[in-house]
Amino acid sequence: QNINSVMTMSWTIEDSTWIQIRLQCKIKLGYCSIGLSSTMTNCDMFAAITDGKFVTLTDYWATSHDTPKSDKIEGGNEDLVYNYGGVDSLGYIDITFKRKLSTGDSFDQVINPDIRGDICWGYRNNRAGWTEHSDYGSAGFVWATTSANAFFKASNGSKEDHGIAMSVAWGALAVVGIFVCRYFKYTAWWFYIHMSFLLTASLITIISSSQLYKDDAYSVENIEDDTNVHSRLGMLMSSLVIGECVFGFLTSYFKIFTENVQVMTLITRAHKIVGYTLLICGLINCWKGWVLYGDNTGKSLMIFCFALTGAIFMLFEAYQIFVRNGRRNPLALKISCTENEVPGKYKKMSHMKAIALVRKGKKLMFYDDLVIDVGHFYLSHPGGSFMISKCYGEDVGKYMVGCSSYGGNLLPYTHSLKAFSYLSNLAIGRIKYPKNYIIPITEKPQNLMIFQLVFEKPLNDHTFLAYFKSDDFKMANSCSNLLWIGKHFMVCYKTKFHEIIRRYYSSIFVDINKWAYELGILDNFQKTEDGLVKIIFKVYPGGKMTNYLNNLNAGDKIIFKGPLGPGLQLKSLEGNYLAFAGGTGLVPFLDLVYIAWKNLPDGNDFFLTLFVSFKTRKDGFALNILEEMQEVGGKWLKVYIITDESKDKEFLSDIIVETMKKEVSGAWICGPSGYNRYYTDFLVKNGLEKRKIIVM
Ligand SMILES: Cc1cc2nc3c(=O)[nH]c(=O)nc-3n(C[C@H](O)[C@H](O)[C@H](O)COP(=O)(O)OP(=O)(O)OC[C@H]3O[C@@H](n4cnc5c(N)ncnc54)[C@H](O)[C@@H]3O)c2cc1C
Repeated sequence: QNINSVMTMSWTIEDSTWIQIRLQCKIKLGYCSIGLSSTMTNCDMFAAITDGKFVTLTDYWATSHDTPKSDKIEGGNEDLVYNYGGVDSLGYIDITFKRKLSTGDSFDQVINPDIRGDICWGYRNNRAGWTEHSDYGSAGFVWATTSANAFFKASNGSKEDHGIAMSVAWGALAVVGIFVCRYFKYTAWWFYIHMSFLLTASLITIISSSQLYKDDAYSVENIEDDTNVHSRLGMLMSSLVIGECVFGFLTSYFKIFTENVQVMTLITRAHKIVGYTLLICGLINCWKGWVLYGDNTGKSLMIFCFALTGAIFMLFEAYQIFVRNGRRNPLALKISCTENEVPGKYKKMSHMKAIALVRKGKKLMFYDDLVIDVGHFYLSHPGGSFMISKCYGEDVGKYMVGCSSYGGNLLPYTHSLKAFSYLSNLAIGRIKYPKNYIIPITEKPQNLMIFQLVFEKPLNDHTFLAYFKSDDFKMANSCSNLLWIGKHFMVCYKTKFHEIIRRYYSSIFVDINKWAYELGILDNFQKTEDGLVKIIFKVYPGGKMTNYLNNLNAGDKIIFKGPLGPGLQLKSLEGNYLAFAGGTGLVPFLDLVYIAWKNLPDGNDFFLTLFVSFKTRKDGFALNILEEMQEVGGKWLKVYIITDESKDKEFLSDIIVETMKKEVSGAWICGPSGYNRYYTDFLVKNGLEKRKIIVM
């Protein structure tokens, strides 16, 4: 077998024990050697060293790319048996020797005839002794017993190419791809970088590895342990990357085209676990590969890569935790109800302007007083793009803090601090608190208003009207601007385990006791001082905020932020409106009915159909007021009170459809998430344009 232009090797398998080898090298001063593995790492070698007169034959064991020591020095035996030859007539090496196929020496590899394996070689011309080779190489090789079984395929640098390709794939592309997905989900570009980089890394892995497997189709007994581990890990990775690409596409498919949150969550988790497994395996295997190949530059680059990857991930993780999630982030401060106002870095906007943009097709949402642009965030939201696309124009604070969820089926989900940190990147504008709604007495910020409970009045077994006052703020005594109707406050407190509980409560101007008195339902009412903030809340078993509120004593303090939210967005008392109130969702409509009663000029074309749902009549509140209002304001108001006991319940759908026969100017829906989604879908299905619906 010609190995290269200098070296030729021929052999005869004499019997089941011995092999005779003839080594011819066009070398007059120097050496030529053959190794029984693909690289010098843990490689059995034989070398013929010539000084021009004599040829010395030695059995070596190489552990690395350093000068190998003889088997004898390593503690083994010299197993090469000189037959004949040495320096030929031209002065070149031509030596024949034999050895056992299996010598039993731990510093010799077994020669398995007719099974595919590797050899490597090296030689040095024109310098005496056992010094560094001037040329070297490796090949897939068979110690064939017949010419039909002969096989020789020089690697021609394919292993080095493989090493470079895999290092680029796993040391650079995969690291960047995973990194952008972990820390830049709020950007428009992360998805494209993630997908293209990781797809490229996967393709490189599959193509480069299969190329090598094709070259190296030899059996396990012919492979060194380290090479075997490297190769099996590579095989595992080649199959995992295919699965990972499938998971990646399925994740995107389920996120974009379905609403199946359970499957989406499962596949996303699988995609994440397999992704990180692949990255770790990839980096380890690149390192192993360079060690096997014995390339110091490759090894150094891998160490640099490990260190850089580790440092960058740690740095960004620390930045995310301590700066973006943590105490130094003004937005997080605001969210966690600690200190300071958000700096004026966002453009000033109004709900009206933002909603007009939504109606023109802009993908905007509100989070408390921020306007956020989610135009590209649909690909990033782990719960699926439908959760974003169905909520344009809504205030999503309720979903973020975990007091509401999409539709009726899903449990509320408290978003992580990391998710909150994205809001500052997605924000494009900030909405000012409406002027004179809350009147400041001191200079304190409205995102951290400390109020104390004055008293609480039960409206039924579980629903209470609570009055709060503050030394720093007063609430306007009456609703002097229609745009104020339906706004809410964020109320928050810190548990003793430092968990921050944030919930939203509709603010209410009208005092329902005074109203009942005005309608003649009550004989008297308890007058309250001016400037109090009122909320109506229902206590839920296990409810974190409502039980906390219910256990407050007069004088106990709690934080309010607001007023927030687009509210009803009613500019004038004109038009035909539908309102759907589920449970305490009735609160914003109480103000509307009261204001219309007090302020509606005669002859104004305003009509409100109010559907109020409670489980039973006992669970309701202000129902007698609404029934009385129906009598008083029959020209502009129709109230349907729907409970499990009411007869209207069965015909409700028909009643709504009937009401929709007259052109509807707008519909408001305010209730639990399942209720909100049900009525939104119902109205859209029955022909009302989505843009006319406001989900509170
Ligand atoms: C814009 C807005 C305005 C709101 N206005 C009011 C208001 O004026 N008055 C008011 O009482 N609430 C209002 N809410 C709801 C309020 O924010 C809380 O979600 C509610 O008070 C429960 O809080 P919690 O911490 O006590 O219960 P959580 O600790 O959040 O929940 C505990 C358990 O209570 C039950 N639960 C919670 N909420 C509901 C629900 N709506 N229906 C059925 N079961 C439930 C569930 O079993 C839940 O597992 C409003 C919400 C929003 C988004």
